[in-house]
Amino acid sequence: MASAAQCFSSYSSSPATWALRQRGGARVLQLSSRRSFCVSAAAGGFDNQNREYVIVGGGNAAGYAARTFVEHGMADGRLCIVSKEPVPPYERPALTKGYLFPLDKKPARLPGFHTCVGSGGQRQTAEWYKENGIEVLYEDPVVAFDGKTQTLKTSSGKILKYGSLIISTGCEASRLPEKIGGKLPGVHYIRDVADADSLVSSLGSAKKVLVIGGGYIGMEVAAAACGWNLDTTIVFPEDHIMPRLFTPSLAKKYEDLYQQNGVKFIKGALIDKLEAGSDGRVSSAVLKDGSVVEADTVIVGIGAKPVVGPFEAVGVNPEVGGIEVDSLFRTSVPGIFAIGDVAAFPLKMYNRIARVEHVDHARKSAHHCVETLLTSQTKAYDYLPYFYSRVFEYEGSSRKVWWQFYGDNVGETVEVGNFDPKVATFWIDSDSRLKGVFLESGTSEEFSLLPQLAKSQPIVDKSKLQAGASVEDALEIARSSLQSGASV
Ligand SMILES: Cc1cc2nc3c(=O)[nH]c(=O)nc-3n(C[C@H](O)[C@H](O)[C@H](O)COP(=O)(O)OP(=O)(O)OC[C@H]3O[C@@H](n4cnc5c(N)ncnc54)[C@H](O)[C@@H]3O)c2cc1C
Ligand SMILES: NC(=O)c1ccc[n+]([C@@H]2O[C@H](COP(=O)([O-])OP(=O)(O)OC[C@H]3O[C@@H](n4cnc5c(N)ncnc54)[C@H](O)[C@@H]3O)[C@@H](O)[C@H]2O)c1
Ligand SMILES: O=C1O[C@H]([C@@H](O)CO)C(O)=C1O
Repeated sequence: MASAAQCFSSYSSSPATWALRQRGGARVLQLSSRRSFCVSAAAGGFDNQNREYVIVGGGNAAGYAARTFVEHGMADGRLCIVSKEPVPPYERPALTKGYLFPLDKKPARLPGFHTCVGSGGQRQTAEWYKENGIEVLYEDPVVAFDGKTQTLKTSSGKILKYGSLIISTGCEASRLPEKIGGKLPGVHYIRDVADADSLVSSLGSAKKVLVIGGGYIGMEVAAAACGWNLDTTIVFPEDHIMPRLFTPSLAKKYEDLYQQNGVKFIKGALIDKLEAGSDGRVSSAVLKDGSVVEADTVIVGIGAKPVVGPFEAVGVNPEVGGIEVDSLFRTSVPGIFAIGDVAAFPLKMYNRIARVEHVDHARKSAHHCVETLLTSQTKAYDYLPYFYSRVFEYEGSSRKVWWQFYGDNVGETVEVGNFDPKVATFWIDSDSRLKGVFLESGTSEEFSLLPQLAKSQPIVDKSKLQAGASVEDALEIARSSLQSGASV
């Protein structure tokens, strides 16, 4: 009888066979893996080492990938997820939204927001993984990888041999150096539930909160701190919040709202050091200009870095970081894929390599990759960038805000609306093509127009858009330019 080990040695065939499989496309891969599964099943199931499909990372993308494996009937006894976290995949966006609601305002908690509820799908609890025959190794991160022998080593010392491997290790929060106080008690970073729990426990007794960074985390956490009625200051090096996406004029509208909620802004400033009080906990931040901001709770949101270790040998993109993949999420190593935040992929519609650190891409890349792996699909991933946020959502807030952006924020901008409550920004290139569109407080019908616009890139008349007195008018003008047919 063939042993499971033999099964995998026949699977890890010569580079020439692999190349043939790659050329022949995904179906060949699928057949090979099915064969290897049958042999190992005949040998009495997987032994302690061999796994047919292994996903490393148990985050957002992994949860959606697992769902696609199940949809194809290819999970049961074949799929293993190796996770650093103690819980099954969840919708990470909740951590700086519902999770940070004040304790008396029904904050979100697990198991409420396991994937795939964020996109209206099933809530995949630990039982769901068990029922579907998916092995999940919790709190046991992969620490070493050997592509030649197709093995992974976990921190507890497990050796896992894989048939196909999906890397979905996501990002980690960038940190302030320890020598300037980046690790002091009371200094928080937010990437996972443990981080959010630690922040919630600090907020419970906080008086003065300092948020460092004016990006997504900064905006969402500063708004959350308002919900706890805390004295909140936000500091960042740029001239306005959300510099990666917002125009100065758009940013001003949001900054005004934060100020009305009592948030103080310190712009154009960098942190020199964080200092501890006599109890060892952070007590203040010293800025580069020498000024001092008192704070007992500091939240650092200064960006994120793709987690490529221990997979560097698979191929890291030098420009955008992350594991480089093709339009089917295949890395340069046959049988190894990368998805989600960590994947540097061809952003087809803009003809560039990109990493996208947002949940919509995590979900869609996971689905596309697994479809490629399990079916004969060879359709290139053609992603339309989509970002969103929601803040001041807690019950009792004087004004909830929610926005969506689709496309590319390049070219000139036209802004319409006064934030009462709507505002829209259109990005238009030198050929008058609409490249990107932002909308605050839209209806679901209005929001559903945005991807159509950003995808088709219709030619629009800037002066007409501007003349449209209301957001509704401007959207209607953009919609009619879609129908006029001058789109890409
Ligand atoms: C607080 C927060 C709020 C966000 N809000 C939004 C939002 O509102 N909208 C939006 O579009 N996007 C949002 N994002 C971004 C979105 O959550 C990410 O794009 C998405 O989670 C990416 O999915 P992923 O699976 O690639 O990575 P992750 O979800 O980060 O999952 C990666 C997983 O891999 C694990 N891991 C890492 N290394 C190893 C290893 N060696 N072995 C095993 N496991 C490992 C990690 O612990 C983690 O569990 C938010 C992100 C954060 C942090
Ligand atoms: N709604 C969403 O899509 C959402 C929400 C939360 C988090 N996220 C994701 O989580 C990750 C982390 O978010 P983030 O807000 O930390 O990153 P970000 O890139 O959005 O913002 C980083 C901000 O940090 C500031 N900054 C950079 N270096 C600094 C320094 N040395 N000192 C002080 N400030 C500095 C800048 O103001 C910059 O805007 C990203 O991948 C992001 O996409 C997304
Ligand atoms: O995509 C998301 O998922 C979570 C939540 O909806 C899950 O319940 C959240 O806050 C998002 O923005």
